[in-house]
Amino acid sequence: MSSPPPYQIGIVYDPNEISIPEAYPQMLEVYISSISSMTGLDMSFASNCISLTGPASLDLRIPLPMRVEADSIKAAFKRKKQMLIVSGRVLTVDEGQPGELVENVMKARKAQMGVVEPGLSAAAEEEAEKDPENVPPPPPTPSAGALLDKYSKVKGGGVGETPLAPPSSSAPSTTAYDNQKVTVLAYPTNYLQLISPAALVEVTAACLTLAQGGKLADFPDASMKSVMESFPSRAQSELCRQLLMQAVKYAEQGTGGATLPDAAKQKFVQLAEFQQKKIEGVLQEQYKKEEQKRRPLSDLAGSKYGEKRSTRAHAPVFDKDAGEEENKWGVPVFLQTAESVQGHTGSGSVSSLLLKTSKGSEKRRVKQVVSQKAAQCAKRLQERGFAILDGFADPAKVKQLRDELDNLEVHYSPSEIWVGKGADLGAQIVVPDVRGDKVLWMCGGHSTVDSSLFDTAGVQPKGKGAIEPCDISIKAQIGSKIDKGGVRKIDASVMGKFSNLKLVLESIDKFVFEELARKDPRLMRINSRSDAMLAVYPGGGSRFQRHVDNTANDGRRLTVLIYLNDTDWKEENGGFLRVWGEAGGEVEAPKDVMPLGGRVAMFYSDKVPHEVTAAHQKRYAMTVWYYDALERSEAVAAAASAGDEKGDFEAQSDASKFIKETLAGEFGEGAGGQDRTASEEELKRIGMLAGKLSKKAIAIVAGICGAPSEEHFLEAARSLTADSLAELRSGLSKMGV
Ligand SMILES: O=C(O)CCC(=O)C(=O)O
Ligand SMILES: [Fe+2]
Repeated sequence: MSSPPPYQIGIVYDPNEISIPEAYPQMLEVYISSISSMTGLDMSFASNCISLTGPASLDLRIPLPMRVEADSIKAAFKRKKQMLIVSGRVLTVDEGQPGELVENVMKARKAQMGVVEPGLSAAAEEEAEKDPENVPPPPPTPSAGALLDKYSKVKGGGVGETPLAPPSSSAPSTTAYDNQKVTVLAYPTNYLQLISPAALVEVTAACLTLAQGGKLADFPDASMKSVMESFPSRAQSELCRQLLMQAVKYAEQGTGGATLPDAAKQKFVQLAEFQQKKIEGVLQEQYKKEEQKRRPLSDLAGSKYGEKRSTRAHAPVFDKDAGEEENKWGVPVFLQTAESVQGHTGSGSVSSLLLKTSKGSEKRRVKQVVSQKAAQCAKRLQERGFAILDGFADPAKVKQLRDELDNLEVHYSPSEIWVGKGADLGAQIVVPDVRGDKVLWMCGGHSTVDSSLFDTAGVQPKGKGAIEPCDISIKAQIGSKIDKGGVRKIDASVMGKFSNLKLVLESIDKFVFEELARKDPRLMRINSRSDAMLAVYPGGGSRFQRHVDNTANDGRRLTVLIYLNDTDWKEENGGFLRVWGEAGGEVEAPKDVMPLGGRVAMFYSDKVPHEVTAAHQKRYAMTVWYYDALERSEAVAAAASAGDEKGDFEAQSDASKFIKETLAGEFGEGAGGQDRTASEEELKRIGMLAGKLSKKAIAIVAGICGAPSEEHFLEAARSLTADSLAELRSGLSKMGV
């Protein structure tokens, strides 16, 4: 018996067609090295190609889990996706009809092309950092074919009975390749990001085994099972299941008519189901643990905000008040100009460049400038957790945007925060002392798959790229009309009023999705974002206490804000973004960032504490949150499976309503002030309302108020005096302090 043939797993992309994400190779290196350590294969790494070689029990003659037409490979490259290509040899899918990519490969083989490494030289990069607009063009880069050829050449070779002749330095045999059957096993990048390396290896192995004629007995059942058990997420499990199903399908088609035995199919389905159950079990365990971690009822004076919160409300969790004990969190200093990235470029703001349509060399130049800015932001994000990009949008555009928002301002409502015992039980109330802005959520420009389960967000507008208020009642008020089908549609003339908002959002999305996310491994899985939150701090000392946006693993990974004020914001106006970054693993002294018009602030939503200091001038901002695909899909799945069987959601809104109604005089708009004495009538009403609450709602309110038990709370509510109500109100107003 001869020794097992070698095989390769390679990642190839075409730097001519796609923009190479700088951090991508690092991630792939980690990814591939884990495959390497699992399989004992040798790993080799180049900036554009990573490959594994080694003896294996797998025969790669017919690797077929996902058969990709040559044209679709090309199209995928065009769509700027990278492909993971696992291939023992290069191949045509449609025999006799090779697509262009395949032709390229053939040509490259024939020509025995040398490969030039893409990218800038170290010296050029240094130069670019100084003067991003004067970057020399990168050296010519090889085609996908050449790269594919390269890795095939370096490691390529004898597979199975019909080994691919290693390219010889003498005249290559053309006939050896011309009629070659070529098969590509390709996973689009987003699969790659979601599936664990272990799973990918196993799934690939399984597919290959099956592809060889359904010899499932050869398939390492136990190892597959153990890998599947290690899946951390439902999303991964689902992907794995899909891949398995595809494998079954293609194995059937790919084995020259030999069908896979039913028993084999069943086995696959069983494995997938087993995995699904396993995941559900893990999720339930997690849920139980969370439940146990919930705080016990605390006493009134020490009443605190919940550790966690539901993203239903987009309301964050609070730390202590920074203002209470001056400098407790470090002495704030202003952010220096050199610490922010300059978004003004000789040819316009970053936003305007991102929206520009250009061709040829001009397009490349623009791309390079924007890419450079994103690289600088990514660097700062990785070093400190936050980055400031000045002059992202032109002041004139910002002014136009603010004007177009003017007629929406009456529809803003005071932002609510989440108070309660945990992520799931609590209530949303307005506590201006903690958070004093007014907000309006705008839908549009992004997908909403599953988000109705999770967000306050309404239905996305139907028009391509349209932007509308999420709240349908607001939509109704600003000039929408009912169409023939009874659907309420926003009036085109009103839509037009948000054109600046739309453009700014579009450019922020482009910057994040197409540039930033490819340059920072922490952002690698970003695939969607929240609705846009417009916020106005009315002045008069309004602020937002120190907090971290995402402490409940709700999926938010990056917070991006754009300030919509004038550019001459004064120090005495206050309203700074105070942000606690990291330096060398240590928390830095807080930096104060002025909310200058057109300035973009970005930070990791799940890590970076920040606050808005008291604003003495009207202060405008827009915020969007970008989601990590995995964390988000898990959170959505958890929210969906938790459902509302227990009536939690209803109880929460009843509790919120009760607190708002009984304490509205204190916290709502036109607050009456703490000293206001409640009338007998008011006290009676509160007792009566409390008596009407469901058991669950009482538990929530009691928890928020810090009553030792639900009975205590009810008793207190019924025998409320003006003094005890004042005390209760005062306690609640200090929440978070
Ligand atoms: O407006 C800002 O600068 C920050 C606002 C903020 O922290 C938030 O909305 O979560
Ligand atoms: Fe925040």
